[in-house]
Amino acid sequence: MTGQAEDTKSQPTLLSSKLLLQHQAVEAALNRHVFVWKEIEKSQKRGISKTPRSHAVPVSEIVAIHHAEDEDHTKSKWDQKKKQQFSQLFPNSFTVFYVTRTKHHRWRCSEATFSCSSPELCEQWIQVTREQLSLLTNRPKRLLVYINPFGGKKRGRRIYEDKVAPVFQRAGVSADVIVTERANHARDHLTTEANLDQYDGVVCVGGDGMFSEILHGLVARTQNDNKVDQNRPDVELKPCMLRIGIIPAGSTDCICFATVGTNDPVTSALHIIIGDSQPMDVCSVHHNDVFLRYSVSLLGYGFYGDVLADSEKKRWLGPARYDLSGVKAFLCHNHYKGTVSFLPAEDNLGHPRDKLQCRFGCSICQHKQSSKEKLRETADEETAAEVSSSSSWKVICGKFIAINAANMSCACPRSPKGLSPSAHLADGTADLILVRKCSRLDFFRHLLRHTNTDDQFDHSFVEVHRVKKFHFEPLDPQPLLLENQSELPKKPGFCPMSSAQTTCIPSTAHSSWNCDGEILNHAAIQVSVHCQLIRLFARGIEEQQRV
Ligand SMILES: Nc1ncnc2c1ncn2[C@@H]1O[C@H](COP(=O)(O)OP(=O)(O)OP(=O)(O)O)[C@@H](O)[C@H]1O
Repeated sequence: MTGQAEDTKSQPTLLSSKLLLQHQAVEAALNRHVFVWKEIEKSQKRGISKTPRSHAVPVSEIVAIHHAEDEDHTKSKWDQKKKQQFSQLFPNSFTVFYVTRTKHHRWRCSEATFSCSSPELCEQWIQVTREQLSLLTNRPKRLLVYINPFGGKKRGRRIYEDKVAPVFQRAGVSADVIVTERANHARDHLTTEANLDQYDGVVCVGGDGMFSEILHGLVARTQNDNKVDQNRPDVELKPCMLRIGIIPAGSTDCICFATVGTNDPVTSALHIIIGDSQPMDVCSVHHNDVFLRYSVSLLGYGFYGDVLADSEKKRWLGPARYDLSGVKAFLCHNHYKGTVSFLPAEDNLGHPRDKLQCRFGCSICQHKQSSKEKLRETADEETAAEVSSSSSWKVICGKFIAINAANMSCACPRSPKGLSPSAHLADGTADLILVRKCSRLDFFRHLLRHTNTDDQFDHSFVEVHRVKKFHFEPLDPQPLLLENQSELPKKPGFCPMSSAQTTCIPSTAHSSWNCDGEILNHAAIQVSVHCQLIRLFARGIEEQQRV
């Protein structure tokens, strides 16, 4: 429970009265920011007197307030019966539903039922609290929901119906639901058909692939409506007005994890209901002035591209395919020649090796947001963008095992720190990680550090830069096997020794780009980070869990 009772002193009290909470007399008060109640009679247990407890719920975290006797579809029959008995015993009762924090960043919807001395007082509490809630204009009233029935363990529809829809209903949020019938159904519907004016947000029920569909649909629609040509790599894209909610129901839910701190459908639903807003950067990827895709998490060439390309052939294996392809790519140990050129970010945006992690209320992202707002007010953005890109491009040629651009930490349950632990969600930059040719053992050490607390950038063959744009041009017609071939297992057919025909992962002229889990068709790409192009119904990971 959050302890903000002191706020009550500075705010005018809107309501204050003695109420009864589960047979316990309480003094309750509501002001603009907080709803507090505290015991007014010390409870005695076996002769020991206890200090009266007090509770404070920020109004912004109240989900709903209802008459206690109102039907509640979220409850089991047993709980409904108990509730009915209580309201028969205490007829003038109301229930407050509010957010509580549990372990591992999970949120739950708790409730407290209060009994009043008269029906008028009960009505007054409900009305005044609802008035306060109606002042919170960031809360969505109507949502467009897309469910991927085949994502993850194919439980998207059940997850939505059992865990999310009842909480939306309780909070008075209405939803138009579309169960997708094919891949790209949601993207196409958003781009061309959906009447977006009537919604306050778009929600996807699925994994990262489903989120990517919503992202592409919404960004394309916004650019089309504003006559912005997505094919121009240097164009200033228009930010999307509608926020996106993610109900995790896929086999990979990294975006949800990185922005909420957990993959839990009820937690995500509560972030949507209270109208949280997390701005996010989006990378646009082009090849020869033709738009390819958008990315919000990882663009990976070499190792992560090879893993994805191989895993696509093993979809029948389910999520285990990523582990198998990961081991294969590691044993094959390919490296690729190429030229990376990049435009470094300004110094005040920190460095990827800073210990400062992007968390709820991140000062760097907030500073970026306020300076963006100022720019919007004072100058047109294209001029501003030109002014701010005064730093010069840098060029690096070499042989790389992996080239990764992390737009966020890419933390997930397996790698709690992620690929770039201090990458920011909304600072207009990406962390470009170059892993040069090294021995297999060294690469193993580097990979291992993604799962523990050691610094994965602290190797002579790894360099990391915070960038606003980058280009990659492959040089080598054939991927090479690394030196140290003596390290390779000598079992015939198990791993390659020299020629392309014996490699574990069949060699092509280049590696592929893994763009948020999708393979790109081109190795030569131009990437630009678009600062705070979208907003999610999330708040970033909370540092201190206030349990
Ligand atoms: N009705 C549908 N039928 C088939 N594919 C769909 C449907 N709806 C969405 N998709 C596609 O399914 C893909 C995977 O979806 P999603 O990300 O929700 O699940 P996932 O299990 O995490 O994915 P992955 O298999 O990539 O790990 C998405 O790229 C999406 O375009």
